[in-house]
Amino acid sequence: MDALTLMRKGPVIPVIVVNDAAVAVDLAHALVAGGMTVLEVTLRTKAALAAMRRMRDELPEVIVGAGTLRTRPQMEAALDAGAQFCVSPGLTPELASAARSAGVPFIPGVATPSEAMHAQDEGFLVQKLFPAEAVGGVRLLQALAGPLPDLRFCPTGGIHAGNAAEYLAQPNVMAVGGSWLTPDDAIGTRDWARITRLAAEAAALAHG
Ligand SMILES: O=C(O)C(=O)C[C@H](O)[C@H](O)COP(=O)(O)O
Repeated sequence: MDALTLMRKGPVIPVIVVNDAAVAVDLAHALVAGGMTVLEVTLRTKAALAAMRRMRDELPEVIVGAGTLRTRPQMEAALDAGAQFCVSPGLTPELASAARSAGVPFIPGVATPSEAMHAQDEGFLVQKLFPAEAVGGVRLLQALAGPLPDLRFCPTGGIHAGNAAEYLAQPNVMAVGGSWLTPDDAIGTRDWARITRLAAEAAALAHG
């Protein structure tokens, strides 16, 4: 599977911060019930690797990847835990080289034309625009389309139910990602119905 295929399967990608691996499977089921098929677990917490492993074991129908990767050891740990794709807020030479031997899609983060061109030189034509809203959002994506027509983006950072559709309508946007689908307080109170509702609302935007 390549990055484009991944994003066609999951045009909205929940970006998940999980503090307790014990909730991972219920959380994933709640997202899947709302129509999500691709999930990103950020490596920001100690529970992330175990959470990913549990999701892989219990939900074989879902594609689970690792986010917030900053180093080669993190990528290796994510792959060991079963990550089927990897996402980073940026791109370093170390990550580019690790990604080339990873055997799964890698989506580097970019925020400027030079970063996008550098990532393209490294072989990554599908990129994460991050932090999307802060660096120019839809207008930046529209401005990049002319000079960088080969690139496709997954904007994240500041995306929510109110602006996701406008992003998804851009021809160079393949998917959007964000944490709005999995609010901390909903995970804390195990309000899976709320998470399913948020996911269903997002899935409808993607298909609308
Ligand atoms: O963890 C990563 O891989 C990142 O680089 C950043 C996340 O995609 C964004 O932090 C999500 O942004 P929000 O939806 O605004 O919370």
